[in-house]
Amino acid sequence: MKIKELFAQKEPVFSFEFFPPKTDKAAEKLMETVAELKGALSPGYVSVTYGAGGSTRERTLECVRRIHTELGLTAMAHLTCVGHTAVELTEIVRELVDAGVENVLALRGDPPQGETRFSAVDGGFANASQLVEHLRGEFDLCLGGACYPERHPEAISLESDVRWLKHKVEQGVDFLVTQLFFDNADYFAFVDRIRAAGIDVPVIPGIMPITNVAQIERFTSMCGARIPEELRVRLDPIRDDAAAVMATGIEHATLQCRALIAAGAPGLHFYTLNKSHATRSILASVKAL
Ligand SMILES: NC(=O)C1=CN([C@@H]2O[C@H](COP(=O)(O)OP(=O)(O)OC[C@H]3O[C@@H](n4cnc5c(N)ncnc54)[C@H](O)[C@@H]3O)[C@@H](O)[C@H]2O)C=CC1
Ligand SMILES: Nc1nc(=O)c2c([nH]1)NC[C@@H]1CN(c3ccc(C(=O)N[C@@H](CCC(=O)O)C(=O)O)cc3)CN21
Repeated sequence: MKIKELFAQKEPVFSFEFFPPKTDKAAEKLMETVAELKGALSPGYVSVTYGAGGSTRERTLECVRRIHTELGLTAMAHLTCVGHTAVELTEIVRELVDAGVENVLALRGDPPQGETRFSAVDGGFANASQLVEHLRGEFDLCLGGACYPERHPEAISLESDVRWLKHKVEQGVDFLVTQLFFDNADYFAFVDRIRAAGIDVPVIPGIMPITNVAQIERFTSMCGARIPEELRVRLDPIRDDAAAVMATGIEHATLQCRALIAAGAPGLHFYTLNKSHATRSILASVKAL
């Protein structure tokens, strides 16, 4: 099923993101986790991120195919331009399409570790727009794209980020998933801004429940998301108390999700980091509304 058809149904679409397992054993464990989430929460779709290189990339594709074929769930593969030529990207997507997968999240990708600037390979792409344009020309796929309520860290200004986003959507993006954010005001202001610019595809809030303070600090400083002062003040004194952090993270994300759905957000996309507890707890309470 194409994910854009789910958004046309008007009910909020709940989706879960996983990263590729590193070993065969972890792959089996992940399939069990996804099967459990399927039973408990019947997600609209499940997505698997694309690794930085080598064997983890094979695992992404394998995992997406298995989620589609063995679990019968709508699946989306993330794909990045990092280190690939256009020809390679076509070959990868051909395999997915042959397996029946109909959804791809078309990303530029992060610069490799240790590098601060993204550089395209010869015969490859410099940004997600070029990947979208390429895939649109070759396949009948539903394409997702990433967007940044607090702007992309490399963007020169809010305005230029919105302009490039508009260009990307015009190349054929069917829906957008946001970078994680912790203050809904950032999401609402962003949606207003891009609607005013004429971008009219669904914009799905990306939610990451905080479960570990050091990890979220590391990740947010890399990706340019802000932890609001009130939340920081609550987390700081409990940072070494795992259970208290989990409870606070779940409480914050639950309030965020309830308010987003109440305001008419088209769905919620959970960055699960392959752990299901927080997402299950949040979604159970959102669904009970
Ligand atoms: N690995 C994964 O599964 C995921 C990765 N990401 C990350 O999101 C980040 C960027 O990916 P995308 O949003 O897909 O990139 P993008 O290509 O849409 O945007 C990246 C930056 O380049 C600018 N830009 C876009 N098109 C441009 C153009 N034609 N000329 C000049 N500047 C342009 C944008 O304003 C933005 O600042 C990466 O850091 C990516 O890895 C996000 C979600 C999941
Ligand atoms: N710039 C960027 N790159 C991404 O890969 C990315 C985004 N943004 N935003 C959306 C999701 C969120 N992603 C994330 C978010 C957090 C971690 C993280 O904190 N990872 C842990 C290790 C997790 C583990 O192995 O258990 C870390 O400590 O870095 C990783 C990927 C992947 N996606």
